[in-house]
Amino acid sequence: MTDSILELYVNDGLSDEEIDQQRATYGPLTGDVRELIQLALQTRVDADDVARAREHLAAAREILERDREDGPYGTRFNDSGRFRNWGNAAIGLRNAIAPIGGIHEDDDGRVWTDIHLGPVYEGPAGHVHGGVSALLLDQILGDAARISGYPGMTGTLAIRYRKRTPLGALRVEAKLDRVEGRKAFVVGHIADSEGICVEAEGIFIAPVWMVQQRDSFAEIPRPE
Ligand SMILES: CCCCCCCCCC(=O)SCCNC(=O)CCNC(=O)[C@H](O)C(C)(C)COP(=O)(O)OP(=O)(O)OC[C@H]1O[C@@H](n2cnc3c(N)ncnc32)[C@H](O)[C@@H]1OP(=O)(O)O
Repeated sequence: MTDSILELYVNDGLSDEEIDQQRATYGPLTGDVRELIQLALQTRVDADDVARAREHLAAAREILERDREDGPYGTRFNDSGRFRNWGNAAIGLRNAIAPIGGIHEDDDGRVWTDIHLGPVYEGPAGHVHGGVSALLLDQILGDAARISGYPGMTGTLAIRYRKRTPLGALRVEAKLDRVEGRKAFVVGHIADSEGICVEAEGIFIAPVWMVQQRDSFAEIPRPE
């Protein structure tokens, strides 16, 4: 059976230069919007200034809406095998709510990122929302599975919140534990400067369509 998710895997025929150009054009826009999200939370200017700022935002929206797409970004690739999931809610280059800027992969298969979570990711006062922690762990554990050669969809993500996670600087890391058939078991955690705040174990399952896709590539595609 063909899975409908495959319809959102599209070769859009861009050259590498065009992809680089898009990255240079839209990446900074995402950064600006990310700063605006935080400003909407933190600004203390008065109603007149808010009204004036909103007029500028309306003008910006009018420009950006002149040529736009509808629907999700999906996963796009080109003939040289560059994959983009720029809409991804955890790491997408064009997604202003995505908290992760980039990930590191060590030779031993460990995947990690150092991030700084600002006030827009708040749950309990001054601390990270538990759902945001789950978002981070889902992404990094999934990346650890993929980088180890076993990409899959999250089947189960078990999370233990060991202590409150403060907003600010955090390390998120994960590593493949074992593989059983189509299931990759991955462990990971989020830590602050004083130690582990959240632990997770994920089971990432390669659906049959993904195994078939995987077998058609010399290497597991690394999204950018
Ligand atoms: C190429 C790049 C791909 C990038 C992917 C990015 C993912 C990013 C991370 C995500 O956010 S994924 C989104 C959240 N996850 C989902 O939406 C997954 C929805 N669920 C599914 O699509 C299917 O249920 C799933 C692929 C997980 C499993 O369907 P299958 O039809 O392949 O499973 P099947 O019933 O054949 O069972 C295969 C094995 O997995 C086990 N299993 C099935 N569902 C499970 C589950 N949910 N948790 C744990 N184990 C599970 C099942 O018992 C069995 O074990 P055994 O082989 O030992 O018998």
